[in-house]
Amino acid sequence: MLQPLRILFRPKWMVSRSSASYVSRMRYLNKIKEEDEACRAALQSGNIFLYHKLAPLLRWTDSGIYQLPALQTKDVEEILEKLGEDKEMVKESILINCTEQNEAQFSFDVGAIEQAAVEELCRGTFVDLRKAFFLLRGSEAPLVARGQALLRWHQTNGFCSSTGQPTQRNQSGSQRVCHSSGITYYPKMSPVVIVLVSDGKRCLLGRQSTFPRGMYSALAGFCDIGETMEEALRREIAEEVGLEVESIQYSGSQHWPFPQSSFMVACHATVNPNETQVSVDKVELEDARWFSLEEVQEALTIKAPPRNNKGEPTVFWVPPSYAIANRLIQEWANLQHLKS
Ligand SMILES: NC(=O)C1=CN([C@@H]2O[C@H](COP(=O)(O)OP(=O)(O)OC[C@H]3O[C@@H](n4cnc5c(N)ncnc54)[C@H](OP(=O)(O)O)[C@@H]3O)[C@@H](O)[C@H]2O)C=CC1
Ligand SMILES: [Mg+2]
Repeated sequence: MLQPLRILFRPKWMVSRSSASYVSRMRYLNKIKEEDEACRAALQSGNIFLYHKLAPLLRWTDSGIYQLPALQTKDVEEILEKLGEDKEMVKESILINCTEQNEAQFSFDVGAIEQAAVEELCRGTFVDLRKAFFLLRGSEAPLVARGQALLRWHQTNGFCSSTGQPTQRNQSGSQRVCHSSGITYYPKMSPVVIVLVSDGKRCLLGRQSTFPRGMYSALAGFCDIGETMEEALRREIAEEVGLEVESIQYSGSQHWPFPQSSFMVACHATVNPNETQVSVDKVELEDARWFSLEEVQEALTIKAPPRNNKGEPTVFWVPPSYAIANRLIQEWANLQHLKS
């Protein structure tokens, strides 16, 4: 029997922010998303995060950490002019969010401009997003992922799939329209269900052949069109490891930018402890097996796995803390502790 969904934790934003300031911020954000004039005005006083071919600009700070530098619009215009480019290009910035002080935040890809020249002027380095995820802290990683996802979406949705005509964006970049067919396109995420299966004592983790050596994660799969999340979850577990899920509990969700935008819905699930024989679909997974609490606890302590002389990890480890898989595994381990 499927159990009703239950929120296992309360995200920080649900408890720490006063509702009045949150509501006014969301209404302001919606206004600049929808109204071109308001968005243009917001860009004048907003913050811009720079990307080069979708790699975000990071800056090493005096306090010994990497930061996502927020540039002012006039700074970006100055950089463009110094490099002999049209400063009006800055208007192509895409709205991604706004700060608690209602300052709009944008992403802008400098594209074909020489990378080293921009890096020198900005005192920063363009870093691949996967690496940036490791280097950034707190809310900066999801912010930079969102900025990249929106830029990528615009770069790959320049034409209407019905007429083949160019599509035009609104000022904020929240949509693109084909004026020939009248179709409006919105940025998309693919829904994915990710699940930590338990038999009450052990948890089931799997690995794809493309994962770094030794890394096992919770099982995941894309939802088919027309499926509920629960149906997708049960189907994926049946397909990938040949097990039938008995109960499901919702844990949380995450936007995952790799390789393209997915909306990860994370759940815990249980199987009958008398029916735990795994039969792995070798097309999807290289391996899947049950892990004990002790093994999982050990893996959770590993921040950077030890590596052999080829640079390959030599132990069992799990995805880093920014991945929702890590949180599922952590939650499961905590729950086992409470039970014992
Ligand atoms: N944040 C986290 O903690 C984690 C995130 N993930 C993410 O979850 C996602 C799904 O996991 P995965 O196990 O690979 O998924 P699946 O088990 O569904 O396997 C991937 C299959 O789905 C196909 N596919 C690719 N994109 C789509 C799409 N948009 N819609 C439908 N089918 C698609 C692939 O086809 P093809 O043959 O063309 O490749 C492939 O056959 C991955 O993007 C992965 O990065 C996974 C684990 C942890
Ligand atoms: Mg899968």
